[in-house]
Amino acid sequence: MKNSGEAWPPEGTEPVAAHPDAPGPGTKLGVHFSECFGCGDEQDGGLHMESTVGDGLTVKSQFTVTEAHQGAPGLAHGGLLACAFDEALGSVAGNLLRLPAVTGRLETDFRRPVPVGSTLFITATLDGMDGRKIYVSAEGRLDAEDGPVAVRARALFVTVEFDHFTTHGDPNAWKKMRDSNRVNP
Ligand SMILES: CCCCCCCCCCCCCC(=O)SCCNC(=O)CCNC(=O)[C@H](O)C(C)(C)COP(=O)(O)OP(=O)(O)OC[C@H]1O[C@@H](n2cnc3c(N)ncnc32)[C@H](O)[C@@H]1OP(=O)(O)O
Repeated sequence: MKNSGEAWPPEGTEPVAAHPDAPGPGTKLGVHFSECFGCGDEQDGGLHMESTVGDGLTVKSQFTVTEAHQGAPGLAHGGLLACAFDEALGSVAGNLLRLPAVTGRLETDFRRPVPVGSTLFITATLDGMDGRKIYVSAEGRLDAEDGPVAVRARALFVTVEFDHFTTHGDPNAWKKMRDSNRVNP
């Protein structure tokens, strides 16, 4: 990504390897939490994204834009596209490192309109870590793996203790996530 003019990943970022128990290339990741807005299959209004581990330190996700995702008539809402990238970027960080982490910063570049009915093919890459900071980036291509780039994004995720979720969210977060992580427990 060039737009912010900052080096990416920032100086001090170290390369990382996938966790030894991380799912391998070709593994379908399924749902990490059934009520997740990004991937959940019990979230009627959600994005219903599907992700698969790619080669190297990547996860490939697909997001099909429906009428429920419009901003302007016939076009995806930019905020929902940012959400799709948050999910894809969180998936590459969480699944390959197997560490609990939350989005600290998310940047998006919208390069082409994304029409209703189109599918974004998103490739998210784990770029490295610096202490608790995880750097990830992604690009989304229109309607095919080699389609034109419509959106680019990059993000900083920060690792947290699991009690981040039980303290700030639902005290039963651990059980809920464990019970609904059906594909990649
Ligand atoms: C097997 C598992 C599978 C799992 C699959 C999961 C898929 C998930 C898919 C779903 C995906 C959806 C995911 C979601 O939707 S996550 C939901 C959206 N995000 C949040 O709610 C996060 C809210 N923020 C916080 O809780 C805290 O601020 C955090 C925890 C992030 C940090 O507060 P904490 O007090 O703990 O730590 P710290 O402040 O010392 O910061 C630590 C370091 O980080 C640096 N820093 C922090 N923020 C920024 C920033 N904005 N720009 C630049 N740098 C920043 C900071 O300078 C410091 O650096 P350094 O001083 O060490 O150098």
